Amino acid sequence: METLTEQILRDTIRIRPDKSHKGTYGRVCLVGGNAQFGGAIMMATEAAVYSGAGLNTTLTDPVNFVSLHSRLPEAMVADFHDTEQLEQLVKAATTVVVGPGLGTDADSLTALETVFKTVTPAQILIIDGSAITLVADKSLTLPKARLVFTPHEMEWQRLSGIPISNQHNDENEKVRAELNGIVVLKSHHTRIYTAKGTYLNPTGTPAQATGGMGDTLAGMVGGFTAQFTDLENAVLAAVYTHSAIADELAESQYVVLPTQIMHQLPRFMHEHQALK
Ligand SMILES: NC(=O)C1=CN([C@@H]2O[C@H](COP(=O)(O)OP(=O)(O)OC[C@H]3O[C@@H](n4cnc5c(N)ncnc54)[C@H](OP(=O)(O)O)[C@@H]3O)[C@@H](O)[C@H]2O)[C@@H](O)CC1
Ligand SMILES: Nc1ncnc2c1ncn2[C@@H]1O[C@H](COP(=O)(O)OP(=O)(O)O)[C@@H](O)[C@H]1O
Ligand SMILES: [Mg+2]
Repeated sequence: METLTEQILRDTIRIRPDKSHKGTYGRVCLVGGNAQFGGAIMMATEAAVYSGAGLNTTLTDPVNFVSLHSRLPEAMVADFHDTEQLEQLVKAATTVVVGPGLGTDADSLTALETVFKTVTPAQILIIDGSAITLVADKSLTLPKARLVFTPHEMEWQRLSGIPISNQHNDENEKVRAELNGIVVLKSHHTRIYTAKGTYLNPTGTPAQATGGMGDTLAGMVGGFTAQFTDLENAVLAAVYTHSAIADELAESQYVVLPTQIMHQLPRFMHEHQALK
């Protein structure tokens, strides 16, 4: 297992070319946020926007439209119950993030099944939170796409069948290969399983242990993978960045809020962009 270093940032975060426009930096489509968990998709969306993704559209329950827009006018919004619109927006995306605050009721399942039916092999699909739980509970067939799973240990137990106490590298890698994607297994020492290797994230702090922290990471993974061409590196750099910013803030804070992390992203990414 390789321990990540700051080098992953320089290998991934490119200097923006002058000759570019918003389309150069990818389209992220985020699906989640039921009436109870609107905050989750708002945090994921805000994290994608602050990561620098060029265009961001959020499909959520309409009760979240006003709160999302009043925080974040940069994002577009649509109703995740509107299957036709969901299909259109998924088709247009570089990266789709599904699951933060999605919930597990019949409407949530319909939205997830629509996403799975619509994504194509060239697209990146980040599967987080409730979407992981639904895949496990309903034994859903995974779509052919460039898949990234971001489970915490209990979600990984549900998806992989491996009890938390047995989540060792060999067992985890075996299931990752069957899933045919990347697995970000989140914990106080997050490990990332890819076809190229297994990585340990050395950054992170217990100051991060608060609701919405993973929703924020899912949005960042969405934003990074939409912009930066190497999928594995984009995922690794997002994980490293998320907790490295938390470490900075934890030097003077007892708890670090997800929204504080995302607001540091433009500054942190500027400081760590490639110099080559
Ligand atoms: N503001 C919002 O809108 C928010 C909305 N959210 C949304 O809620 C939805 C449900 O997601 P969820 O993660 O809250 O619930 P669930 O999947 O049942 O997992 C919790 C269970 O797993 C266990 N557990 C064991 N190990 C663990 C570990 N390392 N990390 C974490 N948990 C671990 C844990 O054990 P315990 O705490 O009891 O010790 C407990 O039994 C999802 O869509 C999410 O996006 C949240 O993000 C919050 C903010
Ligand atoms: N003690 C800790 N040390 C380091 N990172 C932590 C710690 N506790 C939680 N985290 C990080 O916070 C995030 C929690 O994700 P998740 O449980 O999905 O949160 P939520 O669903 O509430 O947004 C993960 O990125 C995890 O690595
Ligand atoms: Mg989560």
